[in-house]
Amino acid sequence: MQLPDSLLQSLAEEAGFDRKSFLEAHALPAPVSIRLNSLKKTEPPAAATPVPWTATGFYLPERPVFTLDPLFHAGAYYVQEASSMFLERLLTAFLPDEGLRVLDLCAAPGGKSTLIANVLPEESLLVANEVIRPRSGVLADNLTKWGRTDTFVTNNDPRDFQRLPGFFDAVVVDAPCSGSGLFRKDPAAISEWSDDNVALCAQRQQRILADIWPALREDGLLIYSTCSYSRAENEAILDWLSSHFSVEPLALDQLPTGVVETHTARGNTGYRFWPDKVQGEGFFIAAFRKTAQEAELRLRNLPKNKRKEESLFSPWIADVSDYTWVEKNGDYFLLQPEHTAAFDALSQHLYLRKAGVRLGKLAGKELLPDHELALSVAVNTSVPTLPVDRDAALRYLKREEFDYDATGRGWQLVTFDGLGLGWVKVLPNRLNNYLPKDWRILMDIREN
Ligand SMILES: C[S@@+](CC[C@H](N)C(=O)[O-])C[C@H]1O[C@@H](n2cnc3c(N)ncnc32)[C@H](O)[C@@H]1O
Repeated sequence: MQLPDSLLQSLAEEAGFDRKSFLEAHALPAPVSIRLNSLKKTEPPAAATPVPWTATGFYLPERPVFTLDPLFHAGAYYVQEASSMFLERLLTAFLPDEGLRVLDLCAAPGGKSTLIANVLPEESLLVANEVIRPRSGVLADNLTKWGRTDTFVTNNDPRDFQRLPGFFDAVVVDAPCSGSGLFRKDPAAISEWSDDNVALCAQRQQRILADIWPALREDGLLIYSTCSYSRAENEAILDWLSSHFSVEPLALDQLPTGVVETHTARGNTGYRFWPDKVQGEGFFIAAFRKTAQEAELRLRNLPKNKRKEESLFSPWIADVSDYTWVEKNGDYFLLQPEHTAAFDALSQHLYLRKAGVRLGKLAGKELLPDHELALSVAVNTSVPTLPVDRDAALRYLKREEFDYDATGRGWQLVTFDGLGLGWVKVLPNRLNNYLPKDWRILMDIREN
């Protein structure tokens, strides 16, 4: 792997950089790691070993074909590069206690969002945003698999969030960058790397931070990260931020072996991940507290939900009395009651792509359940299920015929290892597969 000479030269003075071992690490394959969805699965696969800086991350001894694992489709885990899981340490160290509104600003495909959702305190709301439209669809699908009721997805430019002054208690900016930290995973990116692109990325990173600044409340937590090694996109951005805005840098008391703390000219602190020092890819992360005053958006008082659909929804939703719902264009969305004012504000000011869990439509007195409900942790455990083995699960996910042993008729939740994959409707001598067409597996499931 021939790394850009200009990049290597620029790193010579960086804390923790060792040219020889850095180059040797680039001759090795990138480790494979997953993070478990704590609401769906708590047991790691056999032979997995823990990622040192997170409770739910594990290295796998080799890379399986994830598409052929029904648990991957059920949202039991997310395949995520290990270094970036360090975000969990900063969140658990610096997030306040409860009822937070947290924004993941540059969120697709959703690795950080699924992590943030796992560690948010009770009654919190995660807004995962992605500016590029098709990527926001992938983000929404990954969060649908994650199955939570406390996550929304928006598709907006960072400056649109200025309509929500002081709205968020924490903002994570996992910024678009020159990507040198991921060369091992994506060697094709090496030829696209240039000094000019690093400079362009740095300008864009500053613009994104300046645009999102008013949406963070006073005393709010700002986390900035990149998968670049370049100082211009890392320490220099921290110093640019602290010279333009009122922030207090935050530092951790203790670090896992191999993680390198870096200090900037203006007294800021960041954490660097080098692939020869940790089992993970290149990554940079830092945290700040906003010390400037900020105006705060006033949320509207909303009329109370009359809950007239409650008896129709209760067979489908576990503990229905804990939730509320809103109806938009015939679709019902399950929300936590404490999030309805935020839902109102976000749908008024932004393009809201996903909110809580889409339950489905009502046809008379019958709910036509949506795929989101099948993957949700809120689905009622007394919903009729159709448990399947791996082979049948893959055929279901490919929308092929499969052997089944159904009792009863009507809507049933196809489950693998106790986790929902999607709906079928069982008829007297066949069943209808309700897996949405664009969710189906495309690869050949037989050759593997
Ligand atoms: C490093 S990736 C995010 C990865 C994601 N946080 C994860 O962990 O899965 C950066 C994201 O920023 C988005 N992006 C690109 N230009 C942007 C801009 N001008 N403002 C905000 N986001 C942008 C990209 O589309 C990309 O999805």
